[in-house]
Amino acid sequence: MAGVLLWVICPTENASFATSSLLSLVPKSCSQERRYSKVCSRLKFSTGVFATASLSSVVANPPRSSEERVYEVVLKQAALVKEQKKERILDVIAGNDQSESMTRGDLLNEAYNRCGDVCAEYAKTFYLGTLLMTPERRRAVWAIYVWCRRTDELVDGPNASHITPKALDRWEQRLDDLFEGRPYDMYDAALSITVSKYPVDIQPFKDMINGMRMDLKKSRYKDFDELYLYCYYVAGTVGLMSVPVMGIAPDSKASTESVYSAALALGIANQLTNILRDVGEENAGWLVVVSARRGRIYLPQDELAQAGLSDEDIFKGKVTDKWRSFMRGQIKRARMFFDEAEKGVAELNAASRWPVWASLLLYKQILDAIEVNDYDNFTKRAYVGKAKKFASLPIAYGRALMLGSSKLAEPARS
Ligand SMILES: CC(C)=CCC/C(C)=C/CC/C(C)=C/CC/C(C)=C/[C@@H]1[C@@H](COP(=O)(O)OP(=O)(O)O)[C@]1(C)CC/C=C(\C)CC/C=C(\C)CCC=C(C)C
Ligand SMILES: [Mn+2]
Repeated sequence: MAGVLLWVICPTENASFATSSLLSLVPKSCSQERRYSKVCSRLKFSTGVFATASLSSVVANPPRSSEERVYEVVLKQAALVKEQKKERILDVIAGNDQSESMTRGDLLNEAYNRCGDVCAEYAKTFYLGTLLMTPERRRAVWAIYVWCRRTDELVDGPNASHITPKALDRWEQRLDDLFEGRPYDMYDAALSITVSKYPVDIQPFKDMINGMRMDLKKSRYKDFDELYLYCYYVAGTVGLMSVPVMGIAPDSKASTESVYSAALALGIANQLTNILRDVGEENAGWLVVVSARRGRIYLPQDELAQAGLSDEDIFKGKVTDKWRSFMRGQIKRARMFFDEAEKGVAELNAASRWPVWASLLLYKQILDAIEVNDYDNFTKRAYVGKAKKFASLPIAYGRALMLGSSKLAEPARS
């Protein structure tokens, strides 16, 4: 299967900057001042330093941070949902809705089934969760999953050392082509149909490729704002791609933008968790495995310095009190993004809630596992054991059932 995939080809002085970078995650419905105070408490937890910037300077002249720039993508995606909803209703009224007959082709079924196979092989639990969705939604999510997995594999797989910016440009050209209805292979064909049926914008896909470009040339992140952008590129984008397919519950009272913000937050939370779990792996120079990502430090340099830690300390991999205290702050911040995400899950279409809860709970427990390992993420891998994984599934199911207004089962539509 891997062969198939590989075939393709704040410290105090920065407080006002970091503060504004967090503003966009606080619901826009909050007043500026309420949003500001929520952000301040987030900053306090995340960096261990209380923001001393004056309220008036931040509110009067906010610099454009990564979070603000990313929020523009959220708004664009959300607007597309409203637009396409209208268009699709018009199509149905006019009797132009041919999508059902178009997806019935044997080749297309085969393409979708292959996406399902890849998904089942690489992400078993998630695959199980998708079985609860309607067949139409399920296969659309599989198609998105496969495209993401192939993209990630370019820079993270065994051939990663051969990947050049040019190869990523070619991958992006293929993306443009499939969005215009010219797929290159079967997996692309499945995604091509998917993006024609659901209000999925190309930007998050392009941004994931941008994340891979960033990964090729960048090995240090100056501050959380830079790291946030990277996390958006490689994981927040997944949330923005998935929600249009998973769907928002018809009786949800939440704004489309807030659901997309929650989805973005889940991607960021997952990626931050991934980073904290893999600190040792990314830097273990003594590992025999030749990793293209070796030597990269996906941690905010300013926060490391503030904790009295250097790159050298990370390469040495010794768990000290300074490291424990630094990790506590990082874990706290990741949990805040999970909390932000949880608010949005109840707004999703009933049948999509379970796989999202399941993945959220499983990923969040990795943070607990780091704590259980006494913050030794250099030599111990934080993982969630089978028993805990299984126990999470009914909990996720219960939450999907209880937290949400519409009922869990959705009538099958294809
Ligand atoms: C239900 C669900 C989880 C749906 C998402 C399905 C989907 C399209 C997944 C694609 C995942 C993927 C292959 C991303 C490529 C980049 C990547 C690998 C990111 C990391 C994932 C973890 O994978 P892994 O542990 O295998 O990492 P390694 O390659 O081994 O390093 C990430 C950490 C990010 C994954 C991000 C998400 C799953 C975002 C989920 C958000 C939603 C589904 C939105 C939910 C909606 C609301 C309202 C909360
Ligand atoms: Mn990866």
